[in-house]
Amino acid sequence: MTALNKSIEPGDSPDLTEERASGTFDTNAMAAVIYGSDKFAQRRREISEAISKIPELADSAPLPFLDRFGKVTEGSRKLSVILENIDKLIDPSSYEEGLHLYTEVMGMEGHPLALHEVMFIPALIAQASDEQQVKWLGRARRREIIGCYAQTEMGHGSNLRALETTATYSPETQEFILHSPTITSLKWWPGALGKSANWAVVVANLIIRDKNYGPHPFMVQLRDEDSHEPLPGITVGDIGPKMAFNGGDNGFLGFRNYRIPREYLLNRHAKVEADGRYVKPPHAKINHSAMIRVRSHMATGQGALLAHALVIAVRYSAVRRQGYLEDKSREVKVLDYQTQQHRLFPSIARAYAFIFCGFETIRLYDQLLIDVQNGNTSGMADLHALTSGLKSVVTYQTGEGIEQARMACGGHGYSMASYISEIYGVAIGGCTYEGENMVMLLQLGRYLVKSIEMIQNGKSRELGPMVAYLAENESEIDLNLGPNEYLKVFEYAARNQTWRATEKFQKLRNSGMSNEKAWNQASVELTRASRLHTRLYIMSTFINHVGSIVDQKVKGVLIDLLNVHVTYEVMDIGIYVQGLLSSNQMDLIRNQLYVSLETIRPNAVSLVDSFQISDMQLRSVLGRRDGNVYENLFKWAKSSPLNKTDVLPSVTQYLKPMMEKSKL
Ligand SMILES: CCCCCCCCCC/C=C\C/C=C/C(=O)SCCNC(=O)CCNC(=O)[C@H](O)C(C)(C)COP(=O)(O)OP(=O)(O)OC[C@H]1O[C@@H](n2cnc3c(N)ncnc32)[C@H](O)[C@@H]1OP(=O)(O)O
Ligand SMILES: Cc1cc2nc3c(=O)[nH]c(=O)nc-3n(C[C@H](O)[C@H](O)[C@H](O)COP(=O)(O)OP(=O)(O)OC[C@H]3O[C@@H](n4cnc5c(N)ncnc54)[C@H](O)[C@@H]3O)c2cc1C
Repeated sequence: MTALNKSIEPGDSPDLTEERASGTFDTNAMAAVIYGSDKFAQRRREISEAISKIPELADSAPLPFLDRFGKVTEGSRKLSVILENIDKLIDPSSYEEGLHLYTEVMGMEGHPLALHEVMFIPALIAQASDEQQVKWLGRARRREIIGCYAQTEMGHGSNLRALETTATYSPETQEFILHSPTITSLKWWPGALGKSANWAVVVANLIIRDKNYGPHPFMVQLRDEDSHEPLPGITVGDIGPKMAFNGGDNGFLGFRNYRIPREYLLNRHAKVEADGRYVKPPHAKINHSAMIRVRSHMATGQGALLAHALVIAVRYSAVRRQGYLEDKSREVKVLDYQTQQHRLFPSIARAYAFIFCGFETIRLYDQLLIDVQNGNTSGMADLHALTSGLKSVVTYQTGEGIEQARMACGGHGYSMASYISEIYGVAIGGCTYEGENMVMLLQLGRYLVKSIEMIQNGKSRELGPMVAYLAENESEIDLNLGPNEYLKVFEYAARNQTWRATEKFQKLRNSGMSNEKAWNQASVELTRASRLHTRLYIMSTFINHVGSIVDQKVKGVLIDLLNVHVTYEVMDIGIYVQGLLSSNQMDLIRNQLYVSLETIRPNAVSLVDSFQISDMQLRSVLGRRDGNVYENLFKWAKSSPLNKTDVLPSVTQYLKPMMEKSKL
């Protein structure tokens, strides 16, 4: 049975039952808030139920016991079972239902269709012309072909202008000739490229009559559709094991004068005519749309990863007993320690905040896609700046939160039985992919500097709503702090830091330094401004979202969680608000934080239960819904391949002779 309201079932650990009984709200109602609607939350439960009825969809062994080859094979096996049963499991036309199905069955370690769904199809939707979509989109959606997104090269990922792969137009044959001129030009990292994909959207420099028009997306067939062998002129393979995602085949790819037809340039926005005439796109960065899309989805994606770790750590902390508080007759649940609450509860608040914030950026991206299809690219710069900052802050804070969750589980957190290290490895990949965090914070930094320059030039009224606060002035704050006063505190911090960083940059530049050098010397301060600005945005969307909730019990507990969030976040940026808040006010906020931790305590398990992540999806012995951790930990250890025999061949071959020899 998957998660029910309060989720209490016979055989559950009494400790978790006690926690669920103390919850003040309906976890199904909270799930409806988390997943955007009651209907979708309900569908998730139904899909999980349907999955549990098909035993072949379960992992054939705990994934941590599989080697790389086993993980890749297991992913393909489960994928084929999914596809055989797809109509019984989901509405195949629903992207969200598909995502839930894949997340639950395939897990987070990567699989052959991950990039197909997340980047390849979206790149075709955003960048292929109607004619090209007729040719490829249906085939991709039916999974007749498997695609990936091949942009990054061994030598360059961040600086796209320095990519080396070329696509040279030949007007005589009306073809592009793809070529990898150096080792560093090999495509390197794209997910599913190594062994699974037979097609790719390849980003290469478009060259027409010796002129470089910069990176453009091309549709490229990599492998024969019957034999799956690489086509002549293509060198492709797997880049080897990684920190996580080892069920995935991130790959390398090289071209040796490989020809594709002129019609294979994805030409919704930029075109090359038969005679080699280039038709410019309406915006120089329009080819980056697949990246903007993923960045827009990353806040919810990372919020979900943080949620996984918190479900594990909070449930486990309610069954783990160690040490004493007042009652010396029974050891206390470690969740009752203030330090444990301080370690975990602000992260619960962040997970909720990231998910709510992601709703907003996904909505903004969907709107942008419509606008761009209608020729209006005016929203691109704003969304680029917003999502650049957001992906950087949420990935970093998610990593921090997951690592704290691991430590909060003590020794067992370090075991793969907790599965937290896998979640950590997957999540912090996000600090790097879709734009390295520092690089992306500096993209937002450019936008903030431009906003300050507008204010300096008397154009404050032209500022967008997200940066309007930069032109305001706040020097005092009410002692009676509520969420909106905390927003003001954050605005103060972000505004001061943005002005300070911009003025530093301008001063250096005005002293005669080059623009680039001045930028570099102000860059740490600029990234600080970007982080504060982004954290302000997260806080403000959290406050707005909670304000819109109808169910009063759900709203009540989310207000409690919001109190944890605002007090924790302000304490965390104390250094930036010293000019605004007195030490008395800081003490007051600190005390409010401690009170809010106590207020949340009875709802902690219900708050993580509300994510409704099934045991199958969680893959964690420590985080089991029933809380029966210890007997299952022992079972898990016994299932280790090392325990198949009592005496290992390595002992017979090496250790025994060594010990025998020592006896002589
Ligand atoms: C859908 C479900 C999702 C679920 C969750 C996600 C789970 C995903 C799991 C999959 C795992 C991994 C997938 C990973 C995939 C990848 O990593 S794909 C490769 C990604 N690569 C990058 O992100 C590269 C980073 N670099 C860049 O993006 C750009 O090079 C960079 C923005 C840093 C700079 O670009 P330049 O072209 O050099 O531009 P620059 O000169 O600096 O700026 C000029 C000007 O243009 C503005 N600009 C830049 N980009 C954009 C844009 N996209 N839109 C609008 N405007 C843009 C820039 O701000 C400048 O403006 P200004 O006015 O002149 O200041
Ligand atoms: C798990 C994973 C999956 C991926 N999947 C894909 C995929 O499907 N398709 C694909 O094309 N790519 C993929 N990538 C590649 C990824 O997008 C790049 O690794 C990423 O964009 C970072 O680029 P880089 O590796 O060149 O880092 P680098 O730019 O080399 O970063 C190294 C350091 O230099 C710093 N730095 C670089 N430029 C600047 C600057 N201008 N100012 C200040 N500091 C700077 C960075 O901050 C960082 O500290 C994936 C990567 C990972 C880890």
